[in-house]
Amino acid sequence: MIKVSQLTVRYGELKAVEDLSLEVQRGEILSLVGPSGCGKTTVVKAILGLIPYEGKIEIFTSRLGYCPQKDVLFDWMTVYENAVLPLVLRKEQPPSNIKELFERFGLSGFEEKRPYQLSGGMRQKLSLLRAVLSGEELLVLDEPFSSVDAYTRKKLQIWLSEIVHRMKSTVVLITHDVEEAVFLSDRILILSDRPARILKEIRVPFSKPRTIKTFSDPRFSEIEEEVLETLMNQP
Ligand SMILES: Nc1ncnc2c1ncn2[C@@H]1O[C@H](COP(=O)(O)OP(=O)(O)OP(=O)(O)O)[C@@H](O)[C@H]1O
Repeated sequence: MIKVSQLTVRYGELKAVEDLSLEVQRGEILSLVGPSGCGKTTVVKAILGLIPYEGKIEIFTSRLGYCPQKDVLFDWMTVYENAVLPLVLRKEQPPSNIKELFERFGLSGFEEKRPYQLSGGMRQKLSLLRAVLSGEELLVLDEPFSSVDAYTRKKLQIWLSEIVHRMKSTVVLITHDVEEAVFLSDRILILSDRPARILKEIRVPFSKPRTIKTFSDPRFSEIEEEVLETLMNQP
């Protein structure tokens, strides 16, 4: 679904990403984890074509949705208008299953409310719904659950695993949360300090969709430990 070859990104003198190559297969959930400021968002912005870069990036779909790190919800619009904004901008009609999507995202009945009237978890779901309406085939999610409490975060992780499994989406996920990466991913790429390079790739063998039981699989903590060790022992 995505092929990145020898990606290098500079912001003036600062090299944020160096010679990074990766592939994402159709239906795969790939996480990028790495130290703060190492260049994760930069990789994603290059994939989305938002910044100039050296190297080659190929994306084999146009149905792409992006959920940025900081939600961009507009309080002067209703929840419904916020969700369908990408469609309005492209002069497209909402899909015929829009009502069902609102239900699946737990937003049914809130269509006419404003974003400030929603809980943190519902705001996250609204941002994800907007991304899905923009294109559910490839979802690029940058720290999608960064601003909710630990319990809501777990609930959202289980919900996300179920929903992307049902939509057969390919997902690129950026997260600081190692447990979240292990829970949601098929594969984790651990990035080095800036400039971001791939230190290690770890495959996560659990069946999908993941459930609350996944957290207590004995292999879960082994994989989590391997990711943490790689992050902490990097040169
Ligand atoms: N527009 C920009 N101009 C100059 N420097 C930038 C710009 N955007 C990012 N940087 C720098 O590039 C480096 C990588 O930033 P990036 O946001 O990609 O890191 P990150 O790994 O996503 O960080 P975090 O985990 O904290 O979100 C950082 O040092 C950052 O300060």
